[in-house]
Amino acid sequence: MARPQETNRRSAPVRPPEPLGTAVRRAALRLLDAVLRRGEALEAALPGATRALHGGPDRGLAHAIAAETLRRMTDLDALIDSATRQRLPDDAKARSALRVALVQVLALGTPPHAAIATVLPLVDGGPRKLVHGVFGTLMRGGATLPEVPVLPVGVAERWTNVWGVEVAAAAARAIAAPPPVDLSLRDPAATAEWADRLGGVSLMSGHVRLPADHAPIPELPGFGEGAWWVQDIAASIPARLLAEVPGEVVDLCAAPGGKTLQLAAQGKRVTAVDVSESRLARLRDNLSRTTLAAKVVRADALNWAPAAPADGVLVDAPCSASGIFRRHPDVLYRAHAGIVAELAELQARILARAADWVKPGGVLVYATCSLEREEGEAQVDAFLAARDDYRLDAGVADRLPAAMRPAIPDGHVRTLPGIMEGDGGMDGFFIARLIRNA
Ligand SMILES: C[S@@+](CC[C@H](N)C(=O)[O-])C[C@H]1O[C@@H](n2cnc3c(N)ncnc32)[C@H](O)[C@@H]1O
Repeated sequence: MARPQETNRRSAPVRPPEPLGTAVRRAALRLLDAVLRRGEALEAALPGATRALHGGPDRGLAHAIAAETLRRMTDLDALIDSATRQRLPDDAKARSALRVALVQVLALGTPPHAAIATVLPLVDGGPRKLVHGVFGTLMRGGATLPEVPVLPVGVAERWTNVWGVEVAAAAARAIAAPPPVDLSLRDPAATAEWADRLGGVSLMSGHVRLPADHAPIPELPGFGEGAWWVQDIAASIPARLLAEVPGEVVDLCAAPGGKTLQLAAQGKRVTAVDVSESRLARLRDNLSRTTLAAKVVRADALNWAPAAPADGVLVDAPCSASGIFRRHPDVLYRAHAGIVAELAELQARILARAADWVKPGGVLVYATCSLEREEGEAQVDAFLAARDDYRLDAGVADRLPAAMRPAIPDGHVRTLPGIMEGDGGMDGFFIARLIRNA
């Protein structure tokens, strides 16, 4: 029988082991591929793309590299193009590998030798020499990224046309770094106390903005006892607009439940409806951690209806999510016109059904975390044109702090990049409070 060493000698040459950390970069490339080629959400692609990694820190690093690449992609590509004689196709493996190597050095503080050593094995059997050469040229030339990232061309054009140059410029400033973390409190009366305990600041009753150097969320005081939950300040506005509505409220498209928790904390009898079982599982976890109660229903809004009309209905409709680009930079590459049109049609159908579930004199709040008019202003204009039993509540400004006035142009709330920028800004939302005639 041949000895093991002899068998090895005759088989294919043994590859040297990959440098430590290569698997993380491979996962980052897979994440980028999922977003840019398949149009998947970064978070949704995470479990599959990082399956081969062991442990949360590696997964976190792969996610951070991919997210930072998406924040900085226009600038990274400009650098790559400045160092190649022939422009690399957008989907070339060499371009993806260079993006990942460069972003680590220029934005995440990885030493150049580590960044390139862990990326080169990913182009083995391919343009290894080219990647090494372009990277070396850029490093020797002292490449840097601009302080304010450049938005992807299509996004910059769209937002400039719709909202103006100032807003597009504020959006570019907003993607330079991940945004602050906001909390909503179960007990708004204790706002000052929680701001103090968490070392944060409060911009509204019931809100605390954490300091940049906060500890991991589960380790913060109040997490275990469910005294608060993570929710951007703009995302907390829709439920605030139902504060004075008594009794029964339907929270439609409810999961993972930030708004359900607010409504339950206000003392309402809440029915939380969502079509996604996995997202509802997170909603149930959130209810149990905060010891708040709601009736949870898994159903499609297009064929479910409550047994009786409610005092209030909140529709937090599925949307392109382009307003949350600061936290989810993948939407910059996914929220294109076709998706927006498709979702606008779904929103109109959901809104039309939900409108019939509101008691006369009751309130319907419609919200989307989108910066596209088709999913906001145009949606509500079309709704009001079709429904003479509804009117827009022109008194919305009186229900929110004075600092929010610039975000209430025509009776509805429109949070845009640039609003409260000095305090850390907020996500982009459209919110309308609609009253059904008595
Ligand atoms: C913007 S998210 C909701 C966020 C949630 N309101 C919160 O505050 O945590 C939109 C939700 O709509 C749900 N959804 C999409 N289509 C739906 C449908 N036809 N019926 C019910 N829910 C739907 C999605 O599963 C998703 O959870």
